[in-house]
Amino acid sequence: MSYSSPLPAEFLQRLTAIVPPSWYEQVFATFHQHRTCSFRVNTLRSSTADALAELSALDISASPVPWCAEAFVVPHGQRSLLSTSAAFSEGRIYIQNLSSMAPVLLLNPRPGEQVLDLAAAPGGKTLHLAALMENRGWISAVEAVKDRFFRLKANVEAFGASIVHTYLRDGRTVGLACPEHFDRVLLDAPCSSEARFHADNPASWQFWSPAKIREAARKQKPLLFSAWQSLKPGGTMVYCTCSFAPEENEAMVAALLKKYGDAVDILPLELPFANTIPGLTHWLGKEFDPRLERTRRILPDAFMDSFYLAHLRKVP
Ligand SMILES: C[S@@+](CC[C@H](N)C(=O)[O-])C[C@H]1O[C@@H](n2cnc3c(N)ncnc32)[C@H](O)[C@@H]1O
Repeated sequence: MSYSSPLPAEFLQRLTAIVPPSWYEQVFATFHQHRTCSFRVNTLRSSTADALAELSALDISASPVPWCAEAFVVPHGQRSLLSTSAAFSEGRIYIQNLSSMAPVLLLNPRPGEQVLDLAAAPGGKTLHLAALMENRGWISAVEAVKDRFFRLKANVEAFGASIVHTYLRDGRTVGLACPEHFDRVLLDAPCSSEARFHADNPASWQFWSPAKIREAARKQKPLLFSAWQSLKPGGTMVYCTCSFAPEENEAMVAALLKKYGDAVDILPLELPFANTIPGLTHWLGKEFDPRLERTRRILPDAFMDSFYLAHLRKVP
């Protein structure tokens, strides 16, 4: 395989220190290939059988995903058929990468709970939370950027997620406003979006730089602390990003451990697919707490984007 690529050389260099050598070639290749397209049936609007029958009538051939009953994969070439379907425009399916389903499944909210989604737009994970909760309980979905907030609001209405209450506000203020209030908290943090880089789409990577990573980390830390403050003792939280950068991932969880000490329990992650590696315990000469190894990175493959996941519990 040729290692020439239009992606920033410094990004690829960093990647060699994050991804084990045995995985590197596969990970590198994914930036230059097209992934399959995946979707989730919105069980608030349709049964899985009805949605599949509707798509089959459009000659869309959806294959099941073994670890998520509502998730299906279609070949890359059928993406536009899916995105122009009535099933999508009328809220019966949501097009979403499989990796984006993992944090919500991990958080595993139950009907009746109080849930916070602290960085919510456009709402893919909020809608999934509401479906798992069967529209029973309460979800606060917070978004700070106005046009993204209105997209979130429109999606919540279109997909029938009636337990979702949307708030246009800075997530950094929520911890103080609602201390120890939520049973479960999701923070899908704004990030450098390295997992979205694709060789065919220079806009995805052309503004990348180590300074952007530092800028993302500066936003993430107060959001993470706010999310933590808003979590009830005994409650659980998922912190995730679609960046490979340890500065946005392990270093953030390490900062939480440093501030809140033994109140933070990092739960071991068991994911139902093989393309994952443990969190790093050192990066660029810095050592992290060995418990960071319990967090995980999903490595990209033909089906999944990369994602970093940390599952945390507030010790009562
Ligand atoms: C990774 S995206 C969330 C994607 C979303 N969870 C989904 O699955 O559709 C991060 C979001 O955080 C928002 N954001 C950035 N800073 C924020 C802040 N201080 N408070 C709340 N939201 C913020 C961004 O505008 C962006 O919409």
